[in-house]
Amino acid sequence: MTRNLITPDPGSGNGSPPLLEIWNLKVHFPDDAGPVRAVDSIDLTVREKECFGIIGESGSGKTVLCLAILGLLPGDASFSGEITFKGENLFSMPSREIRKIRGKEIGAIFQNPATSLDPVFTIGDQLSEALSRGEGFSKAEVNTNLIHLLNRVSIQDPALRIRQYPHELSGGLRQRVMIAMGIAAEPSLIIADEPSSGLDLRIKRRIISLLQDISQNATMFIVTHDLELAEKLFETLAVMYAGEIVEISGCKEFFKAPMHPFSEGLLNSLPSRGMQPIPGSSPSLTALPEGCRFFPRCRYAMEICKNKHPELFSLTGERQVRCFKYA
Ligand SMILES: Nc1ncnc2c1ncn2[C@@H]1O[C@H](COP(=O)(O)OP(=O)(O)OP(=O)(O)O)[C@@H](O)[C@H]1O
Ligand code: NI
Repeated sequence: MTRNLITPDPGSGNGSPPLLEIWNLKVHFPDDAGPVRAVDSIDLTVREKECFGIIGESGSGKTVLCLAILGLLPGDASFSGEITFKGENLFSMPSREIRKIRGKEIGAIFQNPATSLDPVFTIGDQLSEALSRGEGFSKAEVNTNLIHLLNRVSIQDPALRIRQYPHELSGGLRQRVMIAMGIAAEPSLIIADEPSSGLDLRIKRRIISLLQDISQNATMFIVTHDLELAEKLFETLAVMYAGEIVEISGCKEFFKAPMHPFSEGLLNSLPSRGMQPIPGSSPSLTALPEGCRFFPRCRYAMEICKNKHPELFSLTGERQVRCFKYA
């Protein structure tokens, strides 16, 4: 698809140039029942210094989207479209180049520290590696940077911590080490997938304030189930449902008045807003309905929704909603 056919700039409109742009991204996995359409025709723009966030139900394609940006899709995934970072198409770069960009220019904070930290190396070794990536730092410089980095993520007693192995740390500390890994090389873009999952409330709040602090100087792309984190941190918010974006909005406007029926359902399922779960479940990604993917669960469903797939309709204030209510 040519670029000028795509609705431009679903970003926050903060006036900064785009850092990351995604054009008609599709990621499919093979399956006996047919291709699993994990990410389906996604377009989005993340601007410099913006905090862009994605929310959505489990299995809606959020992690696959992050992996695509990081060039870490599994070998059996087939993908098409374009992902440009600083104007360069990541999909047409040799894998050597992508590896260079990842870690140095694009940092990652993953969902599960248990699988992302290497159990056989100390925290100090792993962070030093992340710090010195591609740079010719001396050992003394790396050590100074290491202490500075641990201070930044509020890890007390750094001299002790750097000698420890991941299993010796509490969940909250490990999560802060993960964040330290992601920001070590001072990347201009940080991708974080569920940075606050599995933590108790007190630790979670500390992680949120740490991420707020980091977002002052970096562009963030964050995936979460945690609507408290979303509300506190995001500037622009996109909602995913069954592989596609169903709403893009400024974060404040979104929490004031969600527009897509699925978004409304998500917010109504919060304890503070009545705790009403959305009935039913999302469709199988191998057998997606012809019309609106949310149609079977939607309290506003109309005749047209059954057979016609809604596009993302642009509304005022750069808001976009994939629903015929707003056509
Ligand atoms: N390697 C794979 N092979 C086949 N299918 C996959 C693979 N990875 C992901 N999928 C499928 O792609 C879809 C999207 O998965 P993804 O992990 O992106 O969801 P998610 O939105 O991150 O969910 P969660 O909120 O639970 O983390 C799911 O149906 C999943 O089963
Ligand atoms: Ni996920």
